[in-house]
Amino acid sequence: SSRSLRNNAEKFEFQAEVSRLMDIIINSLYSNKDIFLRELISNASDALDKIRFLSLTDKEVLGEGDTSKLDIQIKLDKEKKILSLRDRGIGMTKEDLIKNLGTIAKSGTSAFVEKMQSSGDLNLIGQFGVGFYSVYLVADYVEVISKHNDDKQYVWESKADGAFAISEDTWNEPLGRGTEIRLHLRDEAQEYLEESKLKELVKKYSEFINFPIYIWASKEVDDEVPADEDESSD
Ligand SMILES: COC(=O)c1c(O)cc(O)c(Cl)c1CCC(=O)Nc1cc(O)c(OC)cc1O
Repeated sequence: SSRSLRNNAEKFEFQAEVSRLMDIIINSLYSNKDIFLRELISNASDALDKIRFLSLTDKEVLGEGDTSKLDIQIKLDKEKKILSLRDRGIGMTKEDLIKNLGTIAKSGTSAFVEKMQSSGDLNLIGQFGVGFYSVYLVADYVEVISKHNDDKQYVWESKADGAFAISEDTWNEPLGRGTEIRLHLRDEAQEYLEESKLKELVKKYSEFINFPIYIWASKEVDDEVPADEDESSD
């Protein structure tokens, strides 16, 4: 997309292994792009498991009202061509965003990436905690908005061009707690804004997920009747 990263954001370089992985994903001829949704649902479920486990010993971590509802919300915005997936899991601090989405921490990942490149098979990308990067199969610009109990809300953004940026989030709706992944879909990935397609995929990938998943489709905006035009039928 033609967007540039926010100008007052703090800019970072991806660790070399992550850049390599992203290039493999973007240039891969791997055709089953649906797996990005499996990976995002899985990550959201893991984050929800983490906060639910913590809440067993400390009820406070759940907060009250909405933040105590442990669910996953998928929003389809056909006008803006954005698919977003939001969970009220444990969320990430600024440091978590830099570490979790900017580096590959686990050993053996490079060998795994080599194997994935030679086989061209991305299906196992969920191993080693790198499933997130599969979003670049369908998106050219990704925002990750996250709020952890121990920090403020931040926005991480990247076009997978070697850099990512992090800003304190002063413009999006407060999440309360959790993470929202906003995918600005590529032109060839518009099918992921179709409700029917998403319902089918969620059914397929949520068999072992212990949290409710809701799909919201933004209503089609019918052509606005210009204010000055007389709506009354003659
Ligand atoms: C805590 O996880 C999240 O907030 C989260 C989410 O709720 C939904 C998502 O789609 C994603 Cl991608 C995340 C971040 C998941 C993640 O990258 N976790 C992670 C990655 C690491 O490399 C790591 O290394 C120690 C630890 C992690 O938790």
